[in-house]
Amino acid sequence: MKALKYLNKYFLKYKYRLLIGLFITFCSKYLALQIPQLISKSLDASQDYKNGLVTDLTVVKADLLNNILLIVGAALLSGFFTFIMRQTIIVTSRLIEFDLKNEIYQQYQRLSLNFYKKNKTGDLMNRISEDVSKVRMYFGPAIMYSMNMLVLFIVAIVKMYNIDVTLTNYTLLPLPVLSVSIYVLSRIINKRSTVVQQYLSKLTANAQETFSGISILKSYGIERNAMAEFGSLSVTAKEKNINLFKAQALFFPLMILLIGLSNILVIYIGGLRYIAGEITIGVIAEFIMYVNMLTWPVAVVGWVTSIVQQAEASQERINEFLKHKPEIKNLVATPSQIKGDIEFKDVTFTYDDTNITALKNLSFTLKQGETLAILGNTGSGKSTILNLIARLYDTDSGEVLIDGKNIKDLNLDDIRQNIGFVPQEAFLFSDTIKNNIKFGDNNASDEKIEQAAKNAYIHHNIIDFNEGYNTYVGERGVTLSGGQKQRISIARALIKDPKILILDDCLSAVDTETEETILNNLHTVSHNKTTLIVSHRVSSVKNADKIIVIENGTIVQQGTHNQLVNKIGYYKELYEQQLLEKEL
Ligand SMILES: Nc1ncnc2c1ncn2[C@@H]1O[C@H](COP(=O)(O)OP(=O)(O)OP(=O)(O)O)[C@@H](O)[C@H]1O
Repeated sequence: MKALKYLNKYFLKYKYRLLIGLFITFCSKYLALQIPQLISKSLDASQDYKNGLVTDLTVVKADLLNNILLIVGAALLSGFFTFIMRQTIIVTSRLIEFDLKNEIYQQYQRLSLNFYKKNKTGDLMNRISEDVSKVRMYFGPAIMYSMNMLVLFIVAIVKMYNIDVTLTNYTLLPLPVLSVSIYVLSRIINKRSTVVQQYLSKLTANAQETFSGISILKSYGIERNAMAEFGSLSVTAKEKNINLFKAQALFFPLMILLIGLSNILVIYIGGLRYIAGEITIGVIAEFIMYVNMLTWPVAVVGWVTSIVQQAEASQERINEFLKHKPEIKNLVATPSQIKGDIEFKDVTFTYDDTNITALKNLSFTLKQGETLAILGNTGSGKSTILNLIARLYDTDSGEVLIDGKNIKDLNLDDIRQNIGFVPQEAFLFSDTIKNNIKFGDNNASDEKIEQAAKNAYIHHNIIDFNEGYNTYVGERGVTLSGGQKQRISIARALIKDPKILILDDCLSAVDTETEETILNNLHTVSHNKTTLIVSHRVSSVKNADKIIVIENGTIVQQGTHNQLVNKIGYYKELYEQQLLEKEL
């Protein structure tokens, strides 16, 4: 129950609803427990008449009718209270489910990029859906049936002891055996549930990855391999589930056996005490009814225990993420004005998941409004530089400075607000083109959206679609070409009117002429913005104020186009090679 302690705050939040639920449960069960007593009275009245203790039949009949009316009344009222009890407690569990989902989602949003690199999307989704559902069962049915059982037990046992202590002791004799068996079984269920949830996550993650990469799977014709992998995972998951079910299936027979034992004891011991004249026949009937009324709640103990065990396992998985501290924290609450000067001072950075040192003692400066172009072979560390400017990661040693201040001493929201980041792989949400561009500025007018699209040289493509800017893209909509996606994602960055514009090899999918047009547009609209552009093409970088060439995380060449084009090295080679390709 350690993991579930985390949820106590929700009990506090909804304490009044839960207390009302408890009170209603008490009313419902108290009324239901009047019925055996009324039946007992009726039986005894009939027997008294038969034995000649009462002679007036009309009095007996009136007594019986009165009891019947009371039984019907108690049953109806108890049913009504049971209905209200379900409404109160199950609704509370839904409210808590809503709160918990939001809490996890907010935590996901706070966590750093590294967290997403280390955890699979399917697993993240599973914890916010499957695991939360399991926890909801703890707040809903588990709490409701526990309250039910507790009230029924207390009220029934008090009534039973009031009638006959010896008979009650014998009736309750199987209870300790029941508790021990429940304890042992629940431990087994807990262990097996954890494994089942882990496999469910693995299955979701596998399916999610397959669907995301379906085009690759199909083009390589390896659907069979994917199916085999999923199949083998499913088989193991099925076996683990069956294992869990075997343990759960033991509960009911065990409960029925022990309750049956109680019934036999009531009949045998009750019979002996009746013969001895210590109790009436009505009491035996009343006890049999109590025992049978307790059957369901006792049987439910097993089910509730397994719900609680599963919720415990799920909450443990949820807590694992909730307790995760974001690696990148906003340490400054006050707003920061960003101008756009950038400096790297002896920066070294290692990705902790792969242990790859992507940048080694890297230094450069860039004044506000200048353009820096970054070139280098694949894997040399270009994107890492850009990620550090957006503070998606923090440096291991050295400093990244913006406007002369360490980036950690600036308000993180303001830094990100002032950066227009166009990543290497354009990502569009399943929404209209307009909303995808507006993502950069939620209040942008249609004119502003169009202007951003014009600057990104995509406006003419958009208006060619039947629905224009209202065309749906992404999973539910039209499929755009790689170049079109890249240009929409440039428009999204431009509409922010950022102080720092970061273009991470985002023109790779457009032809050189389109690239030229976009760069010219950018030159006009972003002359006052600090721009960082990563590219593999000399044509994209030749007009930059500064060019740096990166190799294995260090700068091997730097200067302007004119300076570098005549120096032996990577830049000159690249220039000559691309010039040759153009001539051919
Ligand atoms: N998220 C990550 N986790 C672990 N290692 C990473 C991560 N991103 C990049 N790396 C590693 O860091 C090194 C530098 O990568 P980076 O993406 O900065 O290179 P790049 O120059 O931008 O490459 P490309 O031109 O192919 O985009 C590479 O060896 C890469 O494998």
